[in-house]
Amino acid sequence: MILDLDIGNTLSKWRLKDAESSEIRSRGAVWTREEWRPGADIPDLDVVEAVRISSVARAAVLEETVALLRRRVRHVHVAHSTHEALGVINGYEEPGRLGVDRWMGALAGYQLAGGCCAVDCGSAITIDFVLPGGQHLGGFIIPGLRLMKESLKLGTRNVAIDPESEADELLEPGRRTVDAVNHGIYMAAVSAINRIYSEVCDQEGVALPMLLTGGDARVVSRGVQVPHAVWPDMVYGGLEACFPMTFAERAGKMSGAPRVPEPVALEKIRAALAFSMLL
Ligand SMILES: Nc1ncnc2c1ncn2[C@@H]1O[C@H](COP(=O)(O)OP(=O)(O)OP(=O)(O)O)[C@@H](O)[C@H]1O
Ligand SMILES: CC(C)(CO)[C@@H](O)C(=O)NCCC(=O)O
Ligand SMILES: [K+]
Repeated sequence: MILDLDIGNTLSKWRLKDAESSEIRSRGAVWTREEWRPGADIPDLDVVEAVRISSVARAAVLEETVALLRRRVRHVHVAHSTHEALGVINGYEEPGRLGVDRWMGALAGYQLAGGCCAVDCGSAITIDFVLPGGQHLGGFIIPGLRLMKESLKLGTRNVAIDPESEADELLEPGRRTVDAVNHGIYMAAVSAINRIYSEVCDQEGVALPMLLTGGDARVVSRGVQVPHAVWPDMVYGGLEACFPMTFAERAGKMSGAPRVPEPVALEKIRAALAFSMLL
């Protein structure tokens, strides 16, 4: 079995993948912590022959995790943001400073779709761009839905946006604090994503397919007008592409990869942008 780890600031996601069949056997998430308990937090390591890790947690968390795993598992691969990988050139002035989850997302997106806009809706919402030739432009970071809500301190932090709510409902003015807050932050997130996408496509003269991932991808997806696909395993896709192990991975297949969404024509994006400026 292969254990894939996506260690975020708040949540650490894991999944167990069969090295022979490439099937995902199980998955889970726990709060990011320094002390992992195999068997409780992550699967028992006896069945694991290799681990692949993307971590944006504090260095100490990664060090502890790697130390623990190396004692029990033969192959431990840790992903890093580099100047170049898999045909993508990192757009950061200091490539190592780009969050490795963003880098994994950008690599997976490029491998799947060529040029793309990769959006990760987690603790933070990150929006990264890769041009068809492989140049990563850099991106945008805004607080995620939960962070935005917590920062308001209006006593609404525990009332999450119902992931089943319709986007239309969320775009109406709220008539109680909890709705005003939920609808407000939802609008902030989706309008930023729509606008940023249009601005960058306009600047670069190319309509890019958009891919969405992260804990809030599903609910954000409903409000995003740009054609896009949700890919919950996008960060894992980057790990698969960087450290291919199974037969399918060596053939360039990434688990759960969606069909590439067809972007709307650039002229339409530009017309919508021009129209929104008039309002
Ligand atoms: N069980 C859960 N616990 C906490 N957040 C959850 C849970 N399920 C969904 N979410 C949502 O997922 C978001 C966190 O997303 P994700 O799992 O991608 O995060 P993360 O590990 O915090 O990300 P990051 O890598 O940005 O730190 C939160 O904003 C929250 O609304
Ligand atoms: C932005 C987050 C927190 C998103 O998980 C992560 O990618 C990170 O810590 N990045 C480092 C800063 C940067 O990407 O510029
Ligand atoms: K993340």
